[in-house]
Amino acid sequence: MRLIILENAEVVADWAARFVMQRINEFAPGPGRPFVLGLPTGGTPLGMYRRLIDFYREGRLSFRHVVTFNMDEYVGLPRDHPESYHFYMWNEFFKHIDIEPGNAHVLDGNASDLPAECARFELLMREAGGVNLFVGGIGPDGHIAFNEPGSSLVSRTRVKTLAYDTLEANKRFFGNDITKVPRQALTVGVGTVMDAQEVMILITGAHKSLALAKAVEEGVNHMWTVSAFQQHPQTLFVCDEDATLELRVKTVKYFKVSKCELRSRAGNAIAHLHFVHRR
Ligand SMILES: N[C@@H]1[C@@H](O)[C@H](O)[C@@H](COP(=O)(O)O)O[C@@H]1O
Repeated sequence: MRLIILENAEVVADWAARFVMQRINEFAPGPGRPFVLGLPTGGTPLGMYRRLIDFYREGRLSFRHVVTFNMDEYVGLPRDHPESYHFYMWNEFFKHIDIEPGNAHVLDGNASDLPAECARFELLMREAGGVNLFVGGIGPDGHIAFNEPGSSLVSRTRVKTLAYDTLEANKRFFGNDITKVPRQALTVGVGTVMDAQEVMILITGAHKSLALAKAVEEGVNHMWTVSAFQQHPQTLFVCDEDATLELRVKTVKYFKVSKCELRSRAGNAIAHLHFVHRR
């Protein structure tokens, strides 16, 4: 496990986007050999998407042979509802890049048979060859995707009832009216994300600091589902200073990038990663 501590959310967004670009470009995807990318929604990854769009426009990155799978989607929200994750992904990202529409997979929360839709999604991931890099976000209660506290750490894609904390956290997107937040969602399981070759989890803001501490400093615990990724061989937690507020000083010191290394980050983020951060 590696923990990358950066100054603020903007730097996290830029760093995460560079990381995704580097992984795709290193892989050199082509016909019949796609790069498979798992993607999150929420406020946290928005900056990363904007930077990825910049890189595409600058001709440094193409999504032509990238296949994506989104983590989750609300149940029963029309696809064109501004808060559906379909709408979010198309509006904030997909329509701005050269991805083939058929390669951008988002769970259908309006499917007539929701368990069948979840099984289809898992099958598509397997048929695509598995996920190379899953990018994730977390809720303040430490959930990854919609794997609420108490979820099985070997779970697969399925229907989940949302926890009260999640309804509270997400009501801001629904006019601050908790009754408007859908009560259920489709979500990849913890086990689904664990199957990815590499996982990058973005955590910003003081309101996520307890979750980060639980994820990094305490044991694997199904009440903080993101903690499961301690046991993934290639997990990267990328956070800002605010999210470290609940960490012990010695944890922060152990993982922190020095100012000088941070300055050279723009040069070659990933090369530095290998010797600056401890696994
Ligand atoms: N299901 C989503 C998660 O996938 C996301 O990571 C989380 C954090 O959102 P934000 O980045 O807005 O804090 O929100 C929801 O709960």
